[in-house]
Formats: sequence, structure tokens, C-alpha cells
Amino acid sequence: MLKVAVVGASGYTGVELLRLLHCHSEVAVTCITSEQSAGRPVADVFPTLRKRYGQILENLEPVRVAEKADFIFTALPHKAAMEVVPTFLKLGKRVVDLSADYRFHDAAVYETWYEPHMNPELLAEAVYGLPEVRRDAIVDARLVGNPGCYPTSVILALQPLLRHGLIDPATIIADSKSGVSGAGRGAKVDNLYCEVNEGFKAYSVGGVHRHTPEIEQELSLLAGAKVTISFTPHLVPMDRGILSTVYARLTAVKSRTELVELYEEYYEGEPFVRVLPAGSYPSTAHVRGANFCDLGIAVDERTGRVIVVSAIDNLVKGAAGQAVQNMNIMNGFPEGMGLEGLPLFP
Ligand SMILES: NC(=O)C1=CN([C@@H]2O[C@H](COP(=O)(O)OP(=O)(O)OC[C@H]3O[C@@H](n4cnc5c(N)ncnc54)[C@H](OP(=O)(O)O)[C@@H]3O)[C@@H](O)[C@H]2O)C=CC1
Ligand SMILES: CC(=O)N[C@@H](CCC(=O)OP(=O)(O)O)C(=O)O
Repeated sequence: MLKVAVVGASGYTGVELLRLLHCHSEVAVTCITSEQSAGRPVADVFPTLRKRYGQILENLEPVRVAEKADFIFTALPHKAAMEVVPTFLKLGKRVVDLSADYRFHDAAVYETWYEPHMNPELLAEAVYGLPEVRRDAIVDARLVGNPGCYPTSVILALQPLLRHGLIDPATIIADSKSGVSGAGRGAKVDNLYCEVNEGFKAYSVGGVHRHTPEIEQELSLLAGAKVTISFTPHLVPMDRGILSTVYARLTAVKSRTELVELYEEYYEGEPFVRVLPAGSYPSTAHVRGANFCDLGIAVDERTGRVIVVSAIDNLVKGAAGQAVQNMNIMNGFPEGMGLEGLPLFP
């Protein structure tokens, strides 16, 4: 059994990790942390865990966490993660970090969008953990930077087109909508019921959202040239889910049927990417609670643009599910172990 710690277990991605790991037959959760709820049974904080998790939350003391576990998920806000990850690595542990702290290859980009990096030397070895893009590098990684939720939905939507050189990368527009759990469990006025319910709004408009450079980093690697995109996130009054509608100008005349076939071929063998038949488009309702990314492809013949619609659950393929997928790859477990549950519908 692999002894696993969930650091930041009292947050939304932390409790999602606990939900998924409970059904993982090769893993024992041996340490869970929270600062505000340290000393409390985790099942008191999350009643969904009653009779399944008897553990007590403890505060984050990195050496003690490392004594209790061999594999560590850090589900902390950015900065809090890079304060503790180097200690885990020094003590011989492997880490999947769910924050943005180890997603960037260039510390200067991280500094521009976040703050100065505390251990920039680790960025060279950290692997951006999107299995459908770089599974081979994840296998031996000590440190995986688990991708952001919006980036996961956008990169998977565009990968086949960029790899085949079928779009002009300068024309990419990603219009994404997220459920409110994407903002985490911390109390914020903007996320109160009355602020969010019965409304639908764009935020961080004008290329200022922190996921913009992350998406650009990965799309640039796929395109083999620097890519700059227009990305606008929106907040939707639902708990979970991200729907991204991604547009780009085609560089060759292609029909919808041809592109659907190309996507089916590209993602054949990928257990968690589902290409929908021509004329069908994804819904967040059809991936809720599961590790799928559903893709639907259309061609607007009038404008010469391709439109890819992508749906994920932000807490699963957008965070905890992808983190477990990475853990499985890093430990030689079947990639889908603990992730085979179907979406919750209706
Ligand atoms: N929510 C989402 O859909 C996604 C989130 N992410 C990223 O994953 C990470 C976790 O997100 P999420 O679960 O939503 O966040 P939450 O705000 O829900 O949870 C944060 C967790 O971190 C703990 N924590 C906060 N500050 C500190 C600190 N200084 N030291 C130690 N522990 C601390 C909190 O513990 P407590 O408050 O109990 O003390 C809590 O357990 C973030 O970096 C986020 O950006 C990535 C993809 C998607
Ligand atoms: C709805 C909502 O607020 N979503 C969050 C998602 C960001 C996130 O998860 O941030 P990391 O890059 O640190 O993982 C946001 O827009 O800030």
C-alpha cells in the first residue's frame, strides 16, 4: 500500500482527493492537514466522509507529514505550496502539487503573474502533469505541477489541431465558464449565494487571468512557436464544471466530419478523453464527478473557424482526478485506478 498524505484536506480539491482515494485499492491515506480545523475529525468537517474516514486533521508540519507518508498531494493555495514542497522532496517524497507553484517552466513568468518564486531551481525538474500531453515524463517525475482547471479544458481542446498545424495559433479565443467551487472553499463575498445565484458574469476580462500564461506556455510547446491567446473566464451558478468554447481560424479547408475523425484518432486509447460524434456537444452535466474531458467539434464554414467545445469537472479532471491519474502513472498503477466511477447524472 502506498502511504499518501493530503495536505490541505479541508479544501474543495482536498476533500475531492479523499473521495477518490477512498476507492483506490493501492493507497492508504495516512495524513491529512488543515490549519483552521486541526484537531477535528475530518468527518465532522465533511459529513460526506462519515463512517469512511476516521482520521483527525492535523496542522501542516512538513517533517511530520513526510514521516507519515511516501507520496504527498499538496492541495494548498499558491505560495503555501512552495513553502513546504522542497522539504518533502529533500526527505525523499514524491509530490503532486495542485497549486500553480510548479506549473511554469520560466520563473520570470511566474513572478509576473504571481510573485517571486521561492525555489525556482525546482521549475526545471517539475513536470506539467497533463497525461494526455506528456505521460512519459510524468512516469519518473519527483514533482508534478498539476495543471489548472481552465488550462486542462482548453489545452485538450486544441492539442490535435496544433499538432497537425491545422489552425492559425494567433487567432485562438477561449471562452470558458466555471462553477463556483473553482474559487475554493474560503469565504469570499463575491461567492455568496446571493452574489452568484441567478447570474452569469465574465471576470478577469482583458487577458489578465492567471491561467492565460499557463495556457500559452503549453499551447506554445504544442505549436512549436510562441502562442498568444484571448482567454475570458466566466462564473456560472453551479457547483462544479467547466465548459470552454474555443475558436480558431483553420489553415486548411476541413469538414466537421474530417475533424471529428482526426480527434477520434488522436485521442484513441486515451481513457479519459471522449470525442463526441459529429453534431453532439458536451455538457458539464455529463462529466460531473468523473475524470472525463468531453470534446465536441464544429466548423463554421462562413468564417473558416473551427469551434471546439470542451467539458470537464473542475474538481476532478481539472484538479483531484488529474492528480490521482498522475499519481497512478508515477507509481506504475493502472492509470484509471480510483477514477473509474461514472459521472453523477442527473
Ligand atoms: N477549486 C478548483 O476547482 C481548483 C483548484 N486548484 C488549486 O488547488 C489548490 C487548492 O484549491 P482548493 O481546494 O479549491 O482551495 P480551498 O481554499 O478550498 O482549500 C485550501 C486548503 O489549503 C489549506 N491552507 C490554506 N492556506 C494554508 C497555509 N498557509 N498553510 C497550510 N494550509 C493552508 C486550507 O486549510 P484550512 O483553511 O482548513 O486551514 C485548505 O485545506 C489551489 O492552489 C487552487 O488554485 C486547481 C485546480 C482547480
Ligand atoms: C471560479 C473561479 O474563481 N475559478 C478560479 C480558478 C483558478 C484556480 O483554480 O487557480 P489555480 O491556477 O491556482 O489552480 C479562478 O478563476 O481564480
